[in-house]
Amino acid sequence: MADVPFLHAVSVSKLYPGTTVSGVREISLEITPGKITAIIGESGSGKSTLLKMLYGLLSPNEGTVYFKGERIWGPEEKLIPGHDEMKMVTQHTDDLNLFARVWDNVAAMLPSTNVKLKEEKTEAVLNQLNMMRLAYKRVADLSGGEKQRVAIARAIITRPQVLFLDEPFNQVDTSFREGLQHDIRQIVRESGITVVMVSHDPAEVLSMADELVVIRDGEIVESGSPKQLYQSPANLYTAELLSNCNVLTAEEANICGVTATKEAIVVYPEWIRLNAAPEALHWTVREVLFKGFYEDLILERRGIIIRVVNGENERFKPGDMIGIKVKKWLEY
Ligand SMILES: Nc1ncnc2c1ncn2[C@@H]1O[C@H](COP(=O)(O)OP(=O)(O)OP(=O)(O)O)[C@@H](O)[C@H]1O
Repeated sequence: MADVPFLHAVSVSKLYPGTTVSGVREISLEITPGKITAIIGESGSGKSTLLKMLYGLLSPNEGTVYFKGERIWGPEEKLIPGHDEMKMVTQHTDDLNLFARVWDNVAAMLPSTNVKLKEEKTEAVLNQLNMMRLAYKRVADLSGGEKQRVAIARAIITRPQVLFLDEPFNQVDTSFREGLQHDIRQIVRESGITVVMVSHDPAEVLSMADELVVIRDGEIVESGSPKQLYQSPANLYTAELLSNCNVLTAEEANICGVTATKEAIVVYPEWIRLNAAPEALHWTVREVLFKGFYEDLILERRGIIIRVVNGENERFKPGDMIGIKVKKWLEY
């Protein structure tokens, strides 16, 4: 007998009542166990709709979701939708008891039949998420990022097989984000849990995910590893989602020294080298965006604007003249 897929959507569609456009159209998708899969797409593309159908929070109009061969029932078919082996964390931490301690919020997810085991498991999960020092604080006194850690601890303490994350780091400031992302990757490595996440943030999905699924207007446009999709996206849409790239017409490409054979080219800022040769100084620095160890330069020539990364010691100021050499590009 062929292997039963782990988590599997078969041609699922969702048309919201009162609308003519679908949230999601005939999506078929297989989630790889033990990996982090990120669903990415522009706002309104159907990411959350797809995630909620996989989790069983929304019933598809057409199609079916299976978890290890078992059908996932949505709220229209089942009083408590979803599956015991799945948990979801969103950016809202509404189900936390603000006036109880972190420890109690997390321990409350386990039955009290074996108190010793309950204590051991609570301590283990708080350690795993680097939260023991917060264990006896009230949730109300925590930062947004710390509350999000409590929500994740509650979700994973029962050792679900799948964790769904819907924009979980939205409310978390940048400094906390990286730590939390690292801890989730570590948990995936150690426990083998499968994570399916939705995110807006290219840096986040590129560094966290093992697999990316790109959706547009409710349909999958492509999928693959972050490296593969970043380096050679099949679609202009994917390139624009993953990078702050320069999109140029063939005519504009020509002015940048590139002979294009198709209608448009994409050049990532880091694919452009600066050239200080006196005969090459055709571009005017319009803006300098300080990024610490590098700077983003916004350059202009004959009405064309391009973004370039400058990682050299020599820094620029608006009005300076510079040359460029495009090292790599993609054509669409
Ligand atoms: N409850 C609803 N009723 C009607 N239309 C809805 C409902 N929920 C979502 N939609 C519509 O379905 C489409 C997909 O929405 P969805 O929330 O899945 O997109 P998304 O990619 O997650 O967007 P965002 O990144 O902005 O959260 C959008 O056009 C949205 O307006």
